[in-house]
Amino acid sequence: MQQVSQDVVWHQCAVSQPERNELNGHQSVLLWYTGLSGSGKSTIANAVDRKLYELGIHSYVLDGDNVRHGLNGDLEFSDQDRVENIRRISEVAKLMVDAGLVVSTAFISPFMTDRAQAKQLVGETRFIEIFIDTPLAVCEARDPKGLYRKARAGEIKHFTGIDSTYQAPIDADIHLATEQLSVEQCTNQVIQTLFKRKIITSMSCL
Ligand SMILES: Nc1ncnc2c1ncn2[C@@H]1O[C@H](COP(=O)(O)OS(=O)(=O)O)[C@@H](OP(=O)(O)O)[C@H]1O
Ligand SMILES: Nc1ncnc2c1ncn2[C@@H]1O[C@H](COP(=O)(O)OP(=O)(O)O)[C@@H](O)[C@H]1O
Repeated sequence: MQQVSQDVVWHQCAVSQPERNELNGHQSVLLWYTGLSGSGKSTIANAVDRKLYELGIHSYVLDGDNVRHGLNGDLEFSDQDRVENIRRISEVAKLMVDAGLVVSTAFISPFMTDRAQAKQLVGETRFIEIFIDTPLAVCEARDPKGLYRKARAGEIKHFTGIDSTYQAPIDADIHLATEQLSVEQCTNQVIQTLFKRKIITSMSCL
């Protein structure tokens, strides 16, 4: 995205991110969930968020369907609109990480370059990519919102995995194969990674 106005000057915030982290008693980080529709992004992100809440961690989940009702309500599902969707979400997530939160984003985010840009924006050490690896056939069998059925019937165009691309991560920080793992096992893996990386200092929620 090209910045249009040249007459804006960056204003340094009075309270720094490390100061906010110290006040909260935990680090702030972006948990970037990616996967097909119906793969389990929202389910796992919310289960992790509930555990973080139990631990007294300041956190928030940005979810695809919800953000598309408001901030990104003007965007559709062309490749171009998906790129803009992820760009805006990345910027919002960066602000929330700056504010000291453990932020989870649950978006299909189908393109590798957009996910790489989110990582660059937030900073490598504050970005954890979580691949919700669920085969298309399993997502389609789950079809929690009936969208695959509509897409197969031609009622929805540009549906991810059917007539729109999904580029799977090749080196995600956390790889969750939901065919083999329960929601609880997936959730525990995320919490354990946060503990190992010293984002959180307790796993008493497990
Ligand atoms: N054409 C098409 N393709 C994919 N998904 C569709 C489409 N139309 C509507 N939906 C619903 O929108 C949710 C995906 O929105 P995202 O913002 O996560 O998509 S993207 O990251 O911009 O690709 C997605 O939510 P999840 O099922 O939670 O992934 C769907 O409910
Ligand atoms: N191991 C698992 N992890 C996550 N979801 C699972 C798992 N097993 C079954 N499911 C089910 O799959 C569906 C995933 O839906 P959802 O979380 O909305 O996916 P997404 O946000 O990726 O579209 C839910 O109905 C959930 O109960």
